Amino acid sequence: MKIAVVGTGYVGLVTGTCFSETGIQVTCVDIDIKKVEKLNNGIIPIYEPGLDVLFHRNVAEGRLKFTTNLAEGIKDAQVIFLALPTPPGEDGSADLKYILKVADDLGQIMEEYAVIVDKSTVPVGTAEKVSAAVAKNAKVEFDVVSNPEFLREGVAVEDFMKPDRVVVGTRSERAKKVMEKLYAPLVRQGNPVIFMDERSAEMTKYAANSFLAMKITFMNEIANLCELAGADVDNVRKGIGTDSRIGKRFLFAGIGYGGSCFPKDVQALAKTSEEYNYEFKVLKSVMEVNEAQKTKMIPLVKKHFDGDLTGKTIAVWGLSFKPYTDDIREAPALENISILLEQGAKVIAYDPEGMENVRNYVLGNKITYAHTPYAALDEADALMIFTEWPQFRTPEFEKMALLMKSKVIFDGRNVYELDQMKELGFTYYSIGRETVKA
Ligand SMILES: NC(=O)C1=CN([C@@H]2O[C@H](COP(=O)(O)OP(=O)(O)OC[C@H]3O[C@@H](n4cnc5c(N)ncnc54)[C@H](O)[C@@H]3O)[C@@H](O)[C@H]2O)C=CC1
Ligand SMILES: O=C(O)[C@H]1O[C@H](OP(=O)(O)OP(=O)(O)OC[C@H]2O[C@@H](n3ccc(=O)[nH]c3=O)[C@H](O)[C@@H]2O)[C@H](O)[C@@H](O)[C@@H]1O
Repeated sequence: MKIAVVGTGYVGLVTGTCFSETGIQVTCVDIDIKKVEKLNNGIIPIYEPGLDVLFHRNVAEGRLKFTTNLAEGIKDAQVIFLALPTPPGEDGSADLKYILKVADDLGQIMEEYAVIVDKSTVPVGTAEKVSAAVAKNAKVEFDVVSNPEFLREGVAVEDFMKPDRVVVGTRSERAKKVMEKLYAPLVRQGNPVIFMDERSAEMTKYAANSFLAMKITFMNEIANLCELAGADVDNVRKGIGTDSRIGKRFLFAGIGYGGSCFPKDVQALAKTSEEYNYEFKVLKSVMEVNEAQKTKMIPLVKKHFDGDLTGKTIAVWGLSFKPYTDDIREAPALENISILLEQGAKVIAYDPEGMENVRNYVLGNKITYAHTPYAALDEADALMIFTEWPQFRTPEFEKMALLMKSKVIFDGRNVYELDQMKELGFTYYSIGRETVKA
């Protein structure tokens, strides 16, 4: 079997690499010449644990190829994945221009039947739009299938190779058979391929992301209430997470969700609701609460320093939107750092993978980048933690205390135990828990 993956960003690269690992011949297509050049030279443009081994093996064995030429890429492909960006348009709805442009091109160049798969996150009705765009010039038969992707960055390879489920939206028996064959090696663990119509599959993706964003947001609100009522959100999490109807995962309170998907997808689903004249009240609250949550530590920082951050040195641990990724899209750290800078503070940051992206694309030399977590603490008036990278979990606290000007931590991810902080004599602010004063 041969497949093509159009769009070699995060999802495209993982999709292409993982399918090549199952023995399929894969060609990935991207318009970004520099990216394709890098990939052809064995350089992976993203940080994703475990991807490099699969990538190099399949490239070396000739199953994984990269090109900028769409016609060359889709030649003989039975399945053409569209893993293209769907960023928010000006009104918050998903912008389909990349998808529809490629659909248009495919209509003109396809030479034989293929299944075109929407892998990107796209609103209800997109499969029909893609179908119409391809059909305008198509000389051959084709099917358009919705196959949303549920992988998480940082554990993308595992999520892709061992999916909880695969959702495929199609009403074509021919396309169904092709998709069944393609996914057979990945669902051997007994997890299902769930077939449904295209619109339901498209809605499933937004419902999943919005539900998870809502679950996190609910816990963030519980955390805010815990702070006022003198309860501890970590205890509450354990207390409710053990109920199997609720589940243990995605209950961690913090400084809000970020990343390339939750923020844009919640917004896009709200927009879809608007288009159908339906007021999706929960979604509106989720967006509003998350926006406020992201910067909720700033007033605490200001209050701690008597309202004046001028000349204060703030160390920052964690820039990426979550651990195990260099992705900084919608990372809560960035908004917080901008405010700290506006208020006259000096910021020294450390992140194991995200610093290059922040330096190159967002903050340049407005902040200082440290080579180690400890180097960021030198003469710091306080430390702020935005990402729970494992190396921040058990640092040498004595060394931290010696380096810092004052032993103050603002922890947006509840990385440390309160008792530990009390014992060590740190002033410790966290989310939904008691503040520890030294
Ligand atoms: N990043 C993630 O973890 C997940 C993303 N998704 C969805 O998957 C889609 C893609 O997301 P990412 O991979 O993060 O995007 P990305 O922005 O990392 O990559 C998109 C790629 O498409 C390329 N491209 C744009 N126009 C093209 C064209 N005409 N021909 C060929 N290539 C073209 C770009 O150069 C870029 O390399 C989005 O809809 C996203 O919501 C879904 C699940 C997980
Ligand atoms: O559509 C997508 O792109 C993907 O979006 C999310 O994956 P991802 O954004 O990679 O990361 P998550 O692990 O879901 O975390 C998202 C954000 O929520 C935050 N989060 C997560 C879990 C939690 O308990 N608390 C919490 O604040 C994280 O810090 C992060 O900022 C979904 O989990 C994937 O299933 C989906 O495929």
